[in-house]
Amino acid sequence: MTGRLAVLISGGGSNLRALLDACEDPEYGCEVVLVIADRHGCAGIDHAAEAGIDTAVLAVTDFPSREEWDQALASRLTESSPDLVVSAGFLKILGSAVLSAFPGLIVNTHNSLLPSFPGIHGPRDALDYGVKIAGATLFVVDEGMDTGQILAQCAVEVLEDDTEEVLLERIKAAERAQLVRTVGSMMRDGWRVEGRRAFLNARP
Ligand SMILES: Nc1nc2c(c(=O)[nH]1)N[C@@H](CN(C=O)c1ccc(C(=O)N[C@@H](CCC(=O)O)C(=O)O)cc1)CN2
Ligand SMILES: NCC(=O)N[C@@H]1O[C@H](COP(=O)([O-])[O-])[C@@H](O)[C@H]1O
Repeated sequence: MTGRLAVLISGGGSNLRALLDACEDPEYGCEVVLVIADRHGCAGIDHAAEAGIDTAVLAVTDFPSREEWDQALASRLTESSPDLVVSAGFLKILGSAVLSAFPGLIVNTHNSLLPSFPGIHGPRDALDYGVKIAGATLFVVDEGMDTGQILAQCAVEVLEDDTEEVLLERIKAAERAQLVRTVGSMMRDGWRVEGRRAFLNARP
């Protein structure tokens, strides 16, 4: 079975591109069936469309309410029947309509070692705090913000002369590799969650 991935983005989509590149290999066992952005003008949408992948832009401001946006996002995702929804640089908190449509089937990659430095400025916050080890986390999305069960983490050294931009790119390189490795494992070999803990190479 080829794992059907729906990917949510808000920007350039380097994580999306890494998944698309991995999907070129039939042994990887996945295909990206839908890419959705929360704002117009995302380069990642253009890249996906050029690759012939179904795309959509659902901006909150295009809807009468946040709840109606959330419902429209849930409906659009459901139309594509994904096996997994991958939030990769998606800068909107998903609401109950999306979460209930895909319980335990939404993952998010975040550029910090959660639970440290949640939110949208992970590398900056890590640098400002003065940590010596930063990194990235792939976790199961829940109703909280960056609070779901952790599927994978990778460590990245913080160097003394690092700027936010340099550290961000070093983290993102490790983050992309982790995302490709872990999503592929989940689709090929399964995973399970028990309370706060998540396990790869396992089935419920
Ligand atoms: N229900 C959840 N939805 C999402 C989660 C999550 O853990 N639970 N993770 C995010 C990704 N994320 C960090 O990894 C994150 C994204 C966005 C925000 C945020 O504050 N968003 C604001 C708007 C920000 C903007 O548009 O510039 C908002 O949603 O109003 C925090 C963390 C993906 N979704
Ligand atoms: N918490 C949300 C957040 O900060 N997400 C971060 O946005 C970047 C998206 O990069 P990309 O658009 O090149 O894939 C990634 O580094 C991801 O961790």
